[in-house]
Amino acid sequence: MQPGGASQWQIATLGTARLDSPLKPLIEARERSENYVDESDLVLVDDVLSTACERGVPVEQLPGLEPGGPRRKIFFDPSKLRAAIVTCGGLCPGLNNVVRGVVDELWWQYGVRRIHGIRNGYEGFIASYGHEVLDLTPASVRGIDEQGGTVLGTSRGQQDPEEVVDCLERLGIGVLFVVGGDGSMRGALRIASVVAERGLKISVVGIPKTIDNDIPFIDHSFGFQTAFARAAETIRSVVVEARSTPHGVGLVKLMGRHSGFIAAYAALARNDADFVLVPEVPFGLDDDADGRPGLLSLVQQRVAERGNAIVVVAEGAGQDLVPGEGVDASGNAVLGDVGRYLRRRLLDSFAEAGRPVNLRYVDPSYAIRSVPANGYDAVFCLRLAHAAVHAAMAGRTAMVVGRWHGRFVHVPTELAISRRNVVDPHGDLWLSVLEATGQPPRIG
Ligand SMILES: Nc1ncnc2c1ncn2[C@@H]1O[C@H](COP(=O)(O)OP(=O)(O)O)[C@@H](O)[C@H]1O
Ligand SMILES: O=P(O)(O)OC[C@H]1O[C@](O)(COP(=O)(O)O)[C@@H](O)[C@@H]1O
Repeated sequence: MQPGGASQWQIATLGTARLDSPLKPLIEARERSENYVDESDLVLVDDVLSTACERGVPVEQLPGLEPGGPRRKIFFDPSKLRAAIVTCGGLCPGLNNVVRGVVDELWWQYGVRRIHGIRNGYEGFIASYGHEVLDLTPASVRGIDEQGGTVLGTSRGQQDPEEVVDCLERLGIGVLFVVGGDGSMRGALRIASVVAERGLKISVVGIPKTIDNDIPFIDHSFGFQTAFARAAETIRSVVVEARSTPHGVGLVKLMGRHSGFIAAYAALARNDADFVLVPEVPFGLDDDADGRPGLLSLVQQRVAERGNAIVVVAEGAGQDLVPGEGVDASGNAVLGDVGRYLRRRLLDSFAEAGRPVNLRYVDPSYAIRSVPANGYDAVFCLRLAHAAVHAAMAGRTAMVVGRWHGRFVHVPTELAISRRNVVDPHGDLWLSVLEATGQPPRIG
């Protein structure tokens, strides 16, 4: 299906691409491949599609996502282009893979020789912070993908987009790659708006980073698989602890501010958890008025029946039970510590019931997000980097690269930040969690 009509989500371009792409042989090879899709084919946004179909909206008027990949015509002259890359927000496995992938692709495939690394997130654009701008080459980024974190540094905190664009103008940047989460993408969109207001030809392309997997139009975000595999290792240690002691209870708190994907996948990966608590599914600690058991009695029951119990909680779960702790530098809510709270309440409940318990509590958050990307994520990061470079060279802007139903796509930044990817409490992932744990659909 090829919707041809104008959509509210069309990808912005800087103008007509006029130069022949240096990737001509690669493009011809792609065109000969079996699953080639023409760059003008649009990938339908299927959840929009189903809603629209229900309402009888003609397919031609539906929004679509442009496929990623190299274009026959490019907008920027590689011999004159200056590109920059910045990493913002929290760490995520694979950031260095993306940086290296972007630099290598610009240098080797397009022949761009002036590539800059902006230090410490958006701060690096602001003169008063005094961060130097790095020159990046394939030699300088070789091997960085073997390290976790980001060699460019990262930060949180609001910066003035006008000042960022002043800096881009001063440095003569034509293409800016922003690697970051939803906050960073909001920042990137504001930068792109200022660029447009000033009538500049600067492409702003986002490579979405979210360890929580909460950005839509990406089947799984980069680093997510590494993160939940590492989280599963922690669950494994806690299971060993809990099973090696009488009346053992293992409690693991994992990242996931709004979306419980890491908790759900890590729990399924080990298949040892008895209870998984995520932000999307409210739970109660105490039995409710109808006698439906709450978490505290369910854990006691499980220990009585099986000798031990394992609880995996996402940090954003049960936030109605713990007071928040204000906001961070970027304005994100700092959540109350649900892990420590549950630990205390579980210990008290066993004591009140006169039952013995040995509780082990682990919060491995920073140990998880600082590891290097695994093989799968390394491949994914590289391919996202390639897609981002192709999009930018073709003059696309105010967009992020994604992978939607098995295809690399260009997603307008506005669409990417318009909603959050969450675990659907009625979807099959959550049903698998209920099946694997045996926990009741409603707790308390
Ligand atoms: N609404 C916003 N508008 C403009 N910039 C923002 C906005 N939210 C966050 N940012 C910028 O993006 C950067 C990273 O955002 P943050 O929320 O900390 O992480 P993430 O990108 O991982 O969500 C911050 O330095 C901040 O300057
Ligand atoms: O401790 P920090 O640096 O504030 O970051 C913690 C937060 O980052 C997150 O991992 C979100 O990061 P993402 O943008 O990568 O999804 C949350 O789960 C967590 O609350």
